[in-house]
Amino acid sequence: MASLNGLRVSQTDRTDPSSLGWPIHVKPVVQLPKTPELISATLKRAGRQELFFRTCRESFQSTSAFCLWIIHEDLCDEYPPEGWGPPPESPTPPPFSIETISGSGRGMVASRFIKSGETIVVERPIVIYPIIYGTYDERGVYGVVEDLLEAGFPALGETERLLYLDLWNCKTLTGTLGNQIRGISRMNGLCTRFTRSKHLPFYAGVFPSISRCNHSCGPNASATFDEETMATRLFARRPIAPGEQITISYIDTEIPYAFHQEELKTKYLFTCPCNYCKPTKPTKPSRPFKHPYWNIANQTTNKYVDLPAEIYASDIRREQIAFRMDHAKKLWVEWLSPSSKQSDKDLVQFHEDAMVILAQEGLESKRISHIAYLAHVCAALKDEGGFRRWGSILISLTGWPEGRDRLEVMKTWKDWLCDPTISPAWGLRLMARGKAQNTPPA
Ligand SMILES: C[S@@+](CC[C@H](N)C(=O)[O-])C[C@H]1O[C@@H](n2cnc3c(N)ncnc32)[C@H](O)[C@@H]1O
Repeated sequence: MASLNGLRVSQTDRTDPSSLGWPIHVKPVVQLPKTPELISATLKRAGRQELFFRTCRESFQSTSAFCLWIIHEDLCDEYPPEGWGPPPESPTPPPFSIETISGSGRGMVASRFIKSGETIVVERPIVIYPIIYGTYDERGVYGVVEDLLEAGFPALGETERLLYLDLWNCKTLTGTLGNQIRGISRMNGLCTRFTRSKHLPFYAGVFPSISRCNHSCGPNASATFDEETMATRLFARRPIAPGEQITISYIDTEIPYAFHQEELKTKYLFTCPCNYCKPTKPTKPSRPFKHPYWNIANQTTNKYVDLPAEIYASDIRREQIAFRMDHAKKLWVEWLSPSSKQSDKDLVQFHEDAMVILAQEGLESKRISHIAYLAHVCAALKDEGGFRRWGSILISLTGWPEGRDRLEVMKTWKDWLCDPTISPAWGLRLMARGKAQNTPPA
């Protein structure tokens, strides 16, 4: 039994938000060990310490490889050694071009209007390496990764080699690394998680165009890797205007300004000048927030930009954003208790305000759980139309889990939309109200 806000909840209780499944309840993932020693210990425990290089080809007949994969032994038997098939389709002509961006090298720029959710590009990595190598650069422990990168590089096709060597490498310029191949991999790696590893699923992929995306603390695009097709899809998180730069986030965007600047400086050697870090006009929500949880966020807009005040206000908003899912759980459990004091409107307001504040901070990617909660609120009230409306929006969004989970999760939601009465929250609020009415006054 757990206690939430004084209410006792059994783990098998249907009111427990973990029974709602994705995206409210997300399967726990293996965490990246914090130090090189812990990483070594994890690999030792697994009895799988060896690293190899593997070439990925479209078919056994292909003469050159499209990707060089520095792979831990525990994954060697899990994925096909060769024969990945042709790459998945990508929009043609591409809705972007690679252009010089003042102060940040080159970047990806929209060449036409891109709709929210639209796929911008789907592409395969040229190099994949274990993320531990990007994090800890002690040659003694992980030098082997670097040697494998160099040894395997000639097996790539000529086009891939040229595309790779053309990528950004600011580390060599500072003298921290002496080798172009290694420097490029560290600067340009994007998360490519291989979920079939029970020990260390963390890898980074270097991509010909997606790695050109510059960072923003309120990114307008996201990238998701699909280990089944070995390809990453870049898609828009909100509408992108022609000429606008297409950006992703390199870091956790919920941490305060000072910390994220420090992280970007240490890992990527730049200070972020994006509009969310240095607003040129006061950041205004599209409407005032009504739910008490978000009240503090109302006190933040002036007529003129006072930069320290704006940064402070944004830090507060991001802190609230960081804790919002814990609060959402408490509200849900309370709302489903027979003694609930919360109106349906209050609960809906919390989630609607959350979506407004997320848009204000440019963090639209985090809306997905609120949309799912709103669907479940409708289910709990047996509002079939509402459940289908929010559920369809959820299905049309593009931030779905990676890999094999995707099909399973999508099927579950599609089944619920066909028959909302089998969804986990169906009628729960009405049941709680019924219980409340039948309970004699104390
Ligand atoms: C993965 S690369 C991005 C593409 C790169 N700009 C290029 O020319 O190929 C990452 C590097 O781009 C630069 N960069 C990315 N986002 C930036 C930003 N918002 N402001 C300044 N520089 C940025 C930094 O030098 C960073 O180390």
